[in-house]
Amino acid sequence: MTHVEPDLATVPETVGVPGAPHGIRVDLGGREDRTPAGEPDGVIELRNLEVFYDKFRAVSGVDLLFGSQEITALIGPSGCGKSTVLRCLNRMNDLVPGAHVFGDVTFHGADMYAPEVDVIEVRRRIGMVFQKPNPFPKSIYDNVAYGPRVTGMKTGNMDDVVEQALRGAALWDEVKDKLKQSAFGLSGGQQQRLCIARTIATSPEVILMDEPCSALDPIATAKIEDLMVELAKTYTIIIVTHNMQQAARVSHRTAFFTAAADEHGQRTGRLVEYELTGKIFGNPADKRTEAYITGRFG
Ligand SMILES: Nc1ncnc2c1ncn2[C@@H]1O[C@H](COP(=O)(O)OP(=O)(O)OP(=O)(O)O)[C@@H](O)[C@H]1O
Repeated sequence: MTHVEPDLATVPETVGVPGAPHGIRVDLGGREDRTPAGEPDGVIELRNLEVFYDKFRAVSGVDLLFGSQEITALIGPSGCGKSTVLRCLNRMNDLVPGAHVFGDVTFHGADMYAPEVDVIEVRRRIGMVFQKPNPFPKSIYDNVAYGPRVTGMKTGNMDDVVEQALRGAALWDEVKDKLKQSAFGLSGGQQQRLCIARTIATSPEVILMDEPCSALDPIATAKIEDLMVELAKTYTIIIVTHNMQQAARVSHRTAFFTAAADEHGQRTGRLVEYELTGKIFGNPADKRTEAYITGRFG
């Protein structure tokens, strides 16, 4: 998997991380909306989350409260369970063979895994954007209209819905004259913004993003990062990223995970530290977090 690092020359107001061996520099603030007051409100809440793939315990003991209209970054070394946790937040793990989720996952205080819950409705309210842009083999217009059509949303004028979603994803000006053309004619970065437009067309409240920039070049990455900051004025965003500069630049809070082997050699992911992003990158409480963000481990 290729991870594209954005051009650090474009990063405003950076400071060096103490002890960083290679002079890692991260943005520790500069946007006024970076530091939310108080605790997260727990729009989605995890209590003692544990996930198995058949008999393999991938993640254990995760307690997390996510904040509305905040960007929360999930970071940690490969295999620590970030994507597994993310997929629990809109029941995407239901689609993964062998995956079993235990513990409490609530959305606005309601059990997301209760038998009466409509999973399609969960995924409409908690949308997801994936690592690789995955537009449907349809026109740009039909990609965006797809969700409202299949979920039977009462939308009024579909043209308006499509335009609003494309504007919301900062793509309208680039595609307004070719809405009937295939989505595959767009660049990778445009395709990813189209996928974001497709997600917001169904009026979600939360957008989950699983390494949304890892297949993009630095310019397309910067556009998506700007878009995330803009979207967080309306939506709650939870992002998995390998790119620590990205986590530091865009997120309000950061959860750091790691995976330690037990006596049987089984590596189970655990949450190490969850804090305001400035604290995680500036003054982490746990040695493992510090080692990871300074590049000494992971
Ligand atoms: N579908 C699956 N079946 C079996 N094991 C899985 C499956 N998906 C993930 N795992 C395992 O669960 C653990 C956590 O994987 P996950 O992909 O959630 O980690 P991650 O932190 O997102 O990793 P990466 O950063 O490499 O994407 C890993 O040991 C992985 O091999």
